[in-house]
Amino acid sequence: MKYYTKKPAVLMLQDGTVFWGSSIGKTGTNGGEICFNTSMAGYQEIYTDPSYAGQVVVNTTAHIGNYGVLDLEQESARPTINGLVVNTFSAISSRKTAESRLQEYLEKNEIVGIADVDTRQLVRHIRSKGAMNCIISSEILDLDKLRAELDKIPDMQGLELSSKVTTQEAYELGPEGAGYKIAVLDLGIKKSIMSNLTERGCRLKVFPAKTSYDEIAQWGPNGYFISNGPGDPGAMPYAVDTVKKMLESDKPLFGICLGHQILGLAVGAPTYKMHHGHRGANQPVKNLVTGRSEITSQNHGFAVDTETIKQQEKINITHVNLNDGTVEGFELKDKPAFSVQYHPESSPGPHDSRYLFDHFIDLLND
Ligand SMILES: NC(=O)CC[C@H](N)C(=O)O
Repeated sequence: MKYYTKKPAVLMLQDGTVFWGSSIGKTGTNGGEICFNTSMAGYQEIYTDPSYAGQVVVNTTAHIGNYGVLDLEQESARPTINGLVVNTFSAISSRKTAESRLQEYLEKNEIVGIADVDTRQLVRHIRSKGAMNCIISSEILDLDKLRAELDKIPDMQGLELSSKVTTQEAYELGPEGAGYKIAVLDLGIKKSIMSNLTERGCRLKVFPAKTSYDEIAQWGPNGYFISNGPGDPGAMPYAVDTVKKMLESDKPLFGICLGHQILGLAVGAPTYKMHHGHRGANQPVKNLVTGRSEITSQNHGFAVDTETIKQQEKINITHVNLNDGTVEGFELKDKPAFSVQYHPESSPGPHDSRYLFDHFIDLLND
């Protein structure tokens, strides 16, 4: 059995902090914005969520790789993270049904990673200092040279990344001749969102991020879906423009995460970069309409500005985060449009938030 060889690797943060560890995945150098995810399980879903493009993921769960990988558990065709930081990395997989070990998977998909890092210390550092860039290397161990590479990494603020992960060509999926035709603006969509829509009788046409509104509308959809995705929503005027036109059609519209932020911008509420994001599977959210709370899965580093959105006369804030009071969802009063900042397609509660897909179907039926 081929175990991963414990070659040295280094992680350097923008503020100069350095962690030494062992190389995992591909031997090489790569960087991006460092962020941490506190989920106890679901590492493959995290690595393949296109919203993490441009970011280096730290898993706070101390043992990663132990259940291997399965194609079925991918949220997109391949991992899209810029790098991986873990504490204890399992060289073997202990799940009978796993198709391969995590090491082989990371190597095949050219993901550079580092293990044997004190992730608790690292996370406390990011939590107090805030989001910043980092670089991982298992080939440049000279810190001055590594610093020079780190300085070349662009800042997440102002970065447009959806056009790098969106589909190249439009495609259709879901039951043919289905009751509802939903046009999906793919800003970096997760597969599980699409299955939640197709399971509810939607035929989807998934369009590349920069498709014009006219081309999308020509398909004759009954409603619109704006997906999750990577990067800074403030750097995506093209998507904001498309969503504004979609709203004018008065057809039902649902946005998730980046889609929620784009809808916010379309109705005049700016987004801002958070000190450090919400990423994990136990974020408590309160539904202000029903008074019920949900355990939600989240992955975002930007948010819609609370004060500005509160001032919008045509907006109802429907959901808030119970940890920090940030806006987690809103609806338009005069149009069948709504969005959430979190991920109702994920299963942390396990299905606390699935009703949002049913709500979208209800709007289509109205
Ligand atoms: N999951 C997402 O859609 C993330 C949205 C955006 N890129 C953010 O970090 O806030």
